[in-house]
Amino acid sequence: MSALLEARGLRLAFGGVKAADGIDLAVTAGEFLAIIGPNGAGKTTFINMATGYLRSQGGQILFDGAEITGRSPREIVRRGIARSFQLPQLFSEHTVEENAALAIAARDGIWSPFRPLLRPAWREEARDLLDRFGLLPAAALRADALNEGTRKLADIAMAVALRPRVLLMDEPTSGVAASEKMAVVETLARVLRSSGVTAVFVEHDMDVVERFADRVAVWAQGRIAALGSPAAVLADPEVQRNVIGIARPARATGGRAADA
Ligand SMILES: Nc1ncnc2c1ncn2[C@@H]1O[C@H](COP(=O)(O)OP(=O)(O)OP(=O)(O)O)[C@@H](O)[C@H]1O
Repeated sequence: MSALLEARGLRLAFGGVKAADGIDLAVTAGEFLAIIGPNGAGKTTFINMATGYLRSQGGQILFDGAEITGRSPREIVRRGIARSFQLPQLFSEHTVEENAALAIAARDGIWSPFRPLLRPAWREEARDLLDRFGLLPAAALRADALNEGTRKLADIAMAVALRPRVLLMDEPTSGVAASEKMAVVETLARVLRSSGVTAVFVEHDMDVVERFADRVAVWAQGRIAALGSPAAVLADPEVQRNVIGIARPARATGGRAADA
């Protein structure tokens, strides 16, 4: 199957630190690909390069067959790649509905801080979007009053407002209470799958990876150390030792070992 988003030999060093040391990755249309790996492995750097926030020093990025290496974030969004950040980028003094409406207005390229009135059509689309994310009950709340799970969903809803074909999410569950995590991912997976959006997400919670990823890429020192199905990758002793051992204790037969 042909790749929708592809990295070929991507390289970027910060001084002596090789944050990307020849990344080759082909993301297939429709798939959910999880990126795992220890802190500092280069996961965020990859997202930053794929979305135009960092310029690679070598290699190429292709989207739908066209090279987008070195394009600006705005141009990359326009082509159909959106992202969310580890820390949600909401306008804290605005309501959830206003945040969604602002994202829609920005997508249409007609919102201006000098003409800040939101059009009824944007609000209508915003409410529709929030409904899909189960966020209507929070529509009138200010963004700074939300719990972390709702904040993350609202942030991702803003990215979805841009109508991307690929969405890259940097740790969509970080900071979300353990009791809320699965519901948050369940919701965002349902919305993305029903909209046909391809997802790439950095994740430290292996239960989330196991349940929602079609494939897993393991990052280590700026390289992809393993790539495959969650079952295969998470069972790899090297991955268990170097990545999962840090995030999750090994499982015992018939149940989870020492998860407390
Ligand atoms: N702007 C920058 N300037 C200098 N060094 C940087 C910069 N961005 C990242 N690095 C370094 O590049 C390496 C990869 O960082 P990156 O944030 O991509 O890792 P990560 O896998 O996303 O880590 P984490 O899981 O902690 O978010 C790290 O050693 C980091 O310190």
